[in-house]
Amino acid sequence: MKADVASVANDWLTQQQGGVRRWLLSAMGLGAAGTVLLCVQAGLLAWALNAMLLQNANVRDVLPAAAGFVLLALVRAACAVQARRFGFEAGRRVVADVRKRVLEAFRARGPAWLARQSSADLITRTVDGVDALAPYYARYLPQKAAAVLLPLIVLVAAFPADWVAGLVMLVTAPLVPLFMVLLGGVAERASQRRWVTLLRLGNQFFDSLQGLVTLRLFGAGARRRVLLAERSEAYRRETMSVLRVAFLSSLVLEFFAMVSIAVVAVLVGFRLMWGDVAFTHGMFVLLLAPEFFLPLRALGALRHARMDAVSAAGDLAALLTRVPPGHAPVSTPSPAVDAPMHPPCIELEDVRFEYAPGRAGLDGVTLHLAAGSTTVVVGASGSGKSSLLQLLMGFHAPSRGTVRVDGHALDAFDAQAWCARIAWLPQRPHLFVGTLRDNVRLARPDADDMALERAARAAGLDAVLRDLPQGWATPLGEHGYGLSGGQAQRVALARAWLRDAPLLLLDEPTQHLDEASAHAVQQAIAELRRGRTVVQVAHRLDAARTADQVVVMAAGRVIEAGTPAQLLADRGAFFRLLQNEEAA
Ligand SMILES: Nc1ncnc2c1ncn2[C@@H]1O[C@H](COP(=O)(O)OP(=O)(O)OP(=O)(O)O)[C@@H](O)[C@H]1O
Repeated sequence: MKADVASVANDWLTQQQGGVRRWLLSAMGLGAAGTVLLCVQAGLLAWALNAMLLQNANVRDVLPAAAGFVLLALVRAACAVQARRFGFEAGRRVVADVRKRVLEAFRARGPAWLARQSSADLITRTVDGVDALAPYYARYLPQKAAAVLLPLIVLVAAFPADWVAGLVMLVTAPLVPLFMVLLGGVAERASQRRWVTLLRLGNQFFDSLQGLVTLRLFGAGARRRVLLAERSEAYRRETMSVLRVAFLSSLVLEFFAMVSIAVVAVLVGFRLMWGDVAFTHGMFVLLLAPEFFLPLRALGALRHARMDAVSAAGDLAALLTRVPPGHAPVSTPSPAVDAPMHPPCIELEDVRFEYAPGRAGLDGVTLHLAAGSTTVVVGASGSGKSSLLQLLMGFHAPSRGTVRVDGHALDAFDAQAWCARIAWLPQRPHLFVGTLRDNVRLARPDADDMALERAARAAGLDAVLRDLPQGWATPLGEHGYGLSGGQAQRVALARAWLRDAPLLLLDEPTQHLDEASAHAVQQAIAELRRGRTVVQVAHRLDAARTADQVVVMAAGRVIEAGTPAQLLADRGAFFRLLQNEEAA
């Protein structure tokens, strides 16, 4: 199973090379060119040393060789810098592309899927995980090619000069990759464990930050501290075990490289003494021997880049290739139908969808929402009211039944175009960090100041604005910090006005407001409802009295539907709910 995950991750990493092959090949080509130049440099140096030490040549005789040596060193440095640049460009491109696709995958899976994910997990996977790919493409892959190519070039140069030294290098070279493979499995497992521990630590930390007030008020801070300390300690242990394996493998690599170089040096020394090899050739091979092992040692030092990338790639591959069943949002690549600009007529027929196997959000729901009508949905907590709104937004695909808009199946519309036709007012509107103006303009970024003022007046936000010294420029914090619940709801109402969408979905927008604010917001909503198809989830049943249709839900099903007058006359579930409310 684990091997499967690793091979999926490796395959996925290989697939990502496709778009950056040109950059990787350029980096590898320059690396190879650098090695050829290095061989020439070694030849020049060996010749110059031979001339000066054994043939009493003067400095002027070796000056051209010295100049050539310096020139080649400069060209090699330029090759190395450029190869690095190409490598980094490859890494940058892969990261940018994968990040874009990850965001696209989030969008395609829809808000309902996102809401079930842990924020810390998402951040770690999409920020740290995607970042972990850069060193793999920028440095590891070019170095991997160099570790194969460059020793071959050195061997080709060394063999004609001294075949014995060439043979020693040839025989000892496989020992390095052999030990890398042997230690590789251990290193990869350690790296996987470290990645999982990091995800857990991130989760706990983020969760603790978000629930800081709750933890403090329940006196649970100390316990949480201990838990975080344990997770940090586990992460430290896993990191140390990764480092241990990394150091051990570096040690083994260095040891073999050193022994091989020493063997070459000793052999060259003896053979020079015995006169079996010319000084220039012996010196040439001696200078090349460390360079023979250098790419392999450098590859060993970059192993962690590969391990981090493989660990992150498993998650990314799953995210980018698999869409969880039953959570595909409304989306077709080439939408057959334009989303309507006029108030739509919506029909649900025997609709069922499940959040998870056996956990139905809606079950067997059949409803007719006439164009331009207002439907108020009531029912106990957990009866499926919000699920109905989410289905209409296209965040869930029915596993049974159909949703039709003006006679067309909902999934025939493009998801974005459909959302653009919806104005949504939730229980607690989400306000972003930014100014009040930015937050209202979210509904229509091209809206001018006149349109903003009109929307503010209609939503009752103008009164709020008068009390704020900075007016539209008032900065808001996270979750709308700086405004009360009622004020935030007016911001959301102003957004809905500005949006001017034909379908209005309201999820108990007065739920968390005091009587006075709720009344004011309800009045503004009554205005907003005109000329639109409206579905409003309501706890306060007075909203239902003015509706064209009231729908009563229980356990994901519609148990009653009709005009308020009909339902009151029937003395059924709606009647009982009203009685209960009046009694309370
Ligand atoms: N994200 C989710 N994952 C799993 N089950 C869910 C999820 N959201 C809702 N449910 C389940 O679906 C059913 C309907 O929930 P829904 O939120 O639609 O009810 P509701 O009537 O809007 O409740 P409330 O009035 O409390 O907001 C409930 O049994 C609930 O537990």
